[in-house]
Amino acid sequence: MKIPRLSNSILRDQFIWMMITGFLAGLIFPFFIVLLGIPQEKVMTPLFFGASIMAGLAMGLLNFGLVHFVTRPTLKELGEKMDTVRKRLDEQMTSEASKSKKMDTCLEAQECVVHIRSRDELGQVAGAFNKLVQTLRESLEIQHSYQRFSAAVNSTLELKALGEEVMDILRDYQLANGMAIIVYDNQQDALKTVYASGINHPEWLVNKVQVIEAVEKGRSESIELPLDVEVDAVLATVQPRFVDILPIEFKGMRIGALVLARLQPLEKKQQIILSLLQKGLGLAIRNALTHEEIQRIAVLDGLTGIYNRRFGMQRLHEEFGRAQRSKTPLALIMLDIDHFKSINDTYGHPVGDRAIKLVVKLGKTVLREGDILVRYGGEEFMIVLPGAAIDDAVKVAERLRHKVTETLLLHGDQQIHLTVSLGVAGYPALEVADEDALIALADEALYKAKESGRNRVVDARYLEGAQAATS
Ligand SMILES: Nc1nc2c(ncn2[C@@H]2O[C@H](COP(=O)(O)OP(=O)(O)OP(=O)(O)O)[C@@H](O)[C@H]2O)c(=O)[nH]1
Repeated sequence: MKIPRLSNSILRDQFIWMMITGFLAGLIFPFFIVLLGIPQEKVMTPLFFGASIMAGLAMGLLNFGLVHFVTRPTLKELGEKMDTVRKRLDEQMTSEASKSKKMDTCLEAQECVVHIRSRDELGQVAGAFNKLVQTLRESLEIQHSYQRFSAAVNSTLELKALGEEVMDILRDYQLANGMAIIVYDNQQDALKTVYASGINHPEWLVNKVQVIEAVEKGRSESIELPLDVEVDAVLATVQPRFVDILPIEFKGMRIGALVLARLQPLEKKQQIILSLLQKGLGLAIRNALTHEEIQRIAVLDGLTGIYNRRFGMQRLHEEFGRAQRSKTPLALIMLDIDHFKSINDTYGHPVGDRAIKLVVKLGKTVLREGDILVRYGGEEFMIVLPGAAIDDAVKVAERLRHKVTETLLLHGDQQIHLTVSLGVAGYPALEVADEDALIALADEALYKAKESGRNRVVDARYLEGAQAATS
């Protein structure tokens, strides 16, 4: 039934209709009384009519009072809460709020929840509103977590920084108390833990069957009450209740696994967040690994894996500056394999390459930590020895020369004898102005070593005119 509208307010209409029905009820009430057999002269009097109409109006007023004091507050509260939710959502949409670590939507607090006062339709509306707000909050949380994750992923290309950002998010959303990122290392042809936080002995993870299967077969695994994983809690080491091993894929290619240790189970919303992070992590890790590889390639020589000339020169420049500032010595050795062309010509280029690698391998055995071995040219090497006096560098050069002489390069059943010539220079024994002058002197000494018969070390201090060159 459609009741005609009298004003633009439903409650006001209700009031008017209640008063009209009250009035009409009061008006027809005396006629009913007559029908029931009460004498007309007692009922059909202005006084009785007046009293009856007043009673009808009072009834209308009472009914409206009930609507006003019971129904109206619930509707009013609902309206206000809706408005609060809308305002909070608006605030949340601003870029600053979406960047913040924690989402502040009030959507769970009393501020946005309607009290359920009845089991009728109004109660149902209030309950549905609360559930709607809850769903809204959860979907916002998911969206917010993903925004944070995307921002974190885009902010860095370093694996460690990426791991820290991801761990932060996992902790904030209570997705994990500890985490490890394991990737397949092409260089080593093995799994490698590239980031770990909160898990004790993460290096063991690469040997776990479940981790290997996650990487090799893309199989996820959730282990309840694992016996062999420990989480590093704030004050103590605890056993996590759950460990998830999730494969990380990029464009359908399995590139690693994510290991998460947790003390409590995940809710549905957390599972959604986790699966979104898992999907996004593939690209992020791939980018970080590519970045690492590019950096490695940019500084390393492809054949030997030691520093290339460009990076070696940069390092020498830094070390020379440091030596000058701190007035500490710095030595430089230039090394060249003798008659290398004839090794190439006699045995072929691949054997020449092996000879270069062998010299590098022997070079590493005589150097200390902090010494810098550089492939300077084809079969020429530069060794920077920060903190070493020229006498010490000469000893190192001699030791290396001996090692090379004593070591045979095997090619089938042939034994190839290698020798090297070395030139040594040092600062401040030689008062050079910059590292280029130091290289020039070490190079000159090397030339002298070649000229005077090869397989020897020449100290640049004893070069003819060396003083002149340094003054
Ligand atoms: N196999 C191989 N050979 C290289 C590489 N880089 C440079 N060479 C070769 O190294 C040789 C260098 O020869 P030279 O500069 O004439 O010197 P050498 O034969 O060692 O003679 P001395 O230095 O005077 O004892 C050249 O034949 C280059 O082609 C490399 O990466 N691998």
